[in-house]
Amino acid sequence: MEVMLTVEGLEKSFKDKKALKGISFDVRKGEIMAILGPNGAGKSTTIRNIMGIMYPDNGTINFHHHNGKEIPRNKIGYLPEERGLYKNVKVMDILLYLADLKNYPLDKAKARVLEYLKKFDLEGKENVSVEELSKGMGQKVQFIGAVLHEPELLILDEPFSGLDPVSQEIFKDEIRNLANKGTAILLSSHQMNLVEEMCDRLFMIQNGQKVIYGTLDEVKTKYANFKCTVHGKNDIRDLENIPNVQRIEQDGSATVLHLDKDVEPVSWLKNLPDHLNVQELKINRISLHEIFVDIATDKNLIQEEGEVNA
Ligand SMILES: Nc1ncnc2c1ncn2[C@@H]1O[C@H](COP(=O)(O)OP(=O)(O)OP(=O)(O)O)[C@@H](O)[C@H]1O
Repeated sequence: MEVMLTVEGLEKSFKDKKALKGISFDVRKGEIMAILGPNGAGKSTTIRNIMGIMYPDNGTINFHHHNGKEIPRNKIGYLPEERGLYKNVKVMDILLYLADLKNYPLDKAKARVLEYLKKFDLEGKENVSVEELSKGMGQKVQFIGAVLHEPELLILDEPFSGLDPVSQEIFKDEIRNLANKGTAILLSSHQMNLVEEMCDRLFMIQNGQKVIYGTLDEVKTKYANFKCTVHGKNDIRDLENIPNVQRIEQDGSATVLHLDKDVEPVSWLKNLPDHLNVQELKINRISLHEIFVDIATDKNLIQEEGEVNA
């Protein structure tokens, strides 16, 4: 896949706080790439550097064979984390204004606004003033503003926050649709289930540094060990000596045994004690959400495994 955006060795400090400590990744045509990390990890700082809202202390950003200030930002669409549109302006007017800023033809923009309003359940709202819209409606309008000019790279910072489940589905469909048409998408989100559903690759940062970078499949194979959940009244001491168990969590009558990497679940099951009280038993791989929590809370994954490198 053709590389659209390359970020190389990005460093950024705020006074004596080093927010980015050498961030490198790329985003390719037609893919959805997630940028993940706990609060304060450096996601928005990375995005703001790409957008030229601030400039890095060190490192390069390359888009369309252009660097830094030369980057043609009219080929980029951006939904910032901070939402906000001019309040006293009609929906159509603000969207045409945004399209004009990107040098996009206004007749084409007008037709696309009407198309998008229909797609986003906002048909007939083109002459409504922005201040009359609900928060979610405003977010949809801002999303339209980010994609109206047919950008080749679309950067979405927390696009799903504050949306109801129906609106989330609409956004998901449209983001997938844009990727299928070739748009390179960089998406920051804390909703791991959506990331897991949608993204091709992911880049996870913590304290301004890369901790994971790879395809969803690579990350899952490397980090998503099996876990065995047993429902039934059991004494944790009976389970402590079972081989290949990394750690045990107990919550009421549910016991979760986190297994070592590369454990073959069928043969491992034979190690369970005969007297185990089993009302229900499930074996599955841990989710991206659990991988994220393990990393963010400094559990054992990263220290043991190092990194996945794409
Ligand atoms: N303008 C600024 N001045 C000083 N420090 C800043 C500034 N912007 C960000 N930081 C610091 O840089 C670090 C990274 O912040 P950033 O906003 O990039 O994190 P984030 O991963 O986007 O977090 P969140 O998920 O909470 O939005 C944090 O420690 C933050 O306090």
